[in-house]
Amino acid sequence: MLIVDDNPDILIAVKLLLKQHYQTVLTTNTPFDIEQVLNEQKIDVILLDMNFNHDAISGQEGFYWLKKILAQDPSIVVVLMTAYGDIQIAVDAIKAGASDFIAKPWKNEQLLASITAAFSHAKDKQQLSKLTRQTQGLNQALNGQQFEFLGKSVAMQQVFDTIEKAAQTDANILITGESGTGKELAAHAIHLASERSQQAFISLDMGSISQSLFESELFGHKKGAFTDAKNDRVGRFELAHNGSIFLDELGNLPINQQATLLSALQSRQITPVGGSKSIKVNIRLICATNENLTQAVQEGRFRQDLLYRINTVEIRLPPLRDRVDDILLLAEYYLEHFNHKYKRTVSIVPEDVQVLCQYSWPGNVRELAHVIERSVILSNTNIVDIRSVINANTAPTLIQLPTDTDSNNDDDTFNLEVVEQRTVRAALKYHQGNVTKAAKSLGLTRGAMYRRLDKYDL
Ligand SMILES: Nc1ncnc2c1ncn2[C@@H]1O[C@H](COP(=O)(O)OP(=O)(O)OP(=O)(O)O)[C@@H](O)[C@H]1O
Repeated sequence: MLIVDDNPDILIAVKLLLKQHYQTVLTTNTPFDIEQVLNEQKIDVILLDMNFNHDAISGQEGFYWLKKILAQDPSIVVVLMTAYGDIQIAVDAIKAGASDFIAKPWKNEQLLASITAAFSHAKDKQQLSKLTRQTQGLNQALNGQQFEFLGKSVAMQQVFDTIEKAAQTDANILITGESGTGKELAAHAIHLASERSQQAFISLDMGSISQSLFESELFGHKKGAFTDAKNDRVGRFELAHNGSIFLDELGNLPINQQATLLSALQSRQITPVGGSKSIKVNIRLICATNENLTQAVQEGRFRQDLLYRINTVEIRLPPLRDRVDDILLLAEYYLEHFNHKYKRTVSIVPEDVQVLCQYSWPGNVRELAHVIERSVILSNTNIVDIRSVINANTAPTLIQLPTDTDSNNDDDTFNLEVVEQRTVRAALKYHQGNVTKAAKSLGLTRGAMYRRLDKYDL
């Protein structure tokens, strides 16, 4: 700690007292030394006199130096001390950020109690600033996007323009578009362009949460709230506090859960399952769906009031076939990415550019990225064989349903991978190629489902 007082007798007396309790007690008779001491040493607490100039009794110097210290290092705790104090000065000192105020002449026990409290306060401040730095670091790591959100078509330029404008506000945003058009990338882009970019971006696939865990997933739970609740759990809404929450596949949310969600969105308050106190949350809401929600409202599958709440701004991502101008840009971007990943140097020949532009890309950019990845992996030369990859391709097979014989388990293999592949195929077939529904019926997230489709080349 550091003691700053222009009276050498006071410096000696306080140092003698505090030396018995604290390892390092520095002293100086002028506040002009403070900056240098702080640059050279780690100081937790400063005991600071308020008047230094001859005849000064207002305490203004103390306030001036207090402000300078906190500006230099906000984690330092300052205790002010003066012989000319009254209650008003004490109140003003605390308001200005001092941790306590001591009147001279001091009582030793009182001074010791105040310094002990100051050290404990300093420890809390340091812990808090460490946690804040850790959280910011974690957010940066989580917010880091693997892919850029690209597009040069007029349609995508309009999308970028809307994102830029909407990101500056706290408006609720609904992103619509077919699967693979980049809704999640768009949600990320909104978050990163907003003032919340240093805070958390928390995403949640609404289609894949089981009914029983819905509230716990969103709002958290208290230990013992239900059989499996072994510990308190923080829900996604609370994790997203001060940041953005991205609710993907909102169209898949069952109607009874829509009411629960609406109520949380209206009040911006949540109560963990098994808890009694509600928690205020400050979140930017971004939702996405590949369903036509207006039609879902007409068919009674989606609440109109929820739709009105979430779609203050709507961003529609056009399918890739409607923005042919983007295809080559994206193909080259992913070619570079996968060349780097697989240590290849393959390129696209001009005839293949035409093939890329004429294909209808039912799986949109996700399919394009997969086609490029496979082409890079499979090509024997330095030229990607887009044509044969498209012919034997991914996306058509995604919607090409397996034949009956595919899912018949004629042999008696119990190899897990074979069984998993058959089951995934059977689920796809049952749900007529709808990946989201198939994933849900298998208890998988869509991400996990896509990984399996990729793994088994389905
Ligand atoms: N404009 C784009 N620029 C670069 N990559 C893109 C773009 N749009 C989509 N992608 C890529 O396509 C893949 C699918 O994107 P994303 O998951 O954002 O789509 P989605 O619309 O959310 O799909 P789904 O509805 O199936 O969840 C990702 O790998 C993403 O990086």
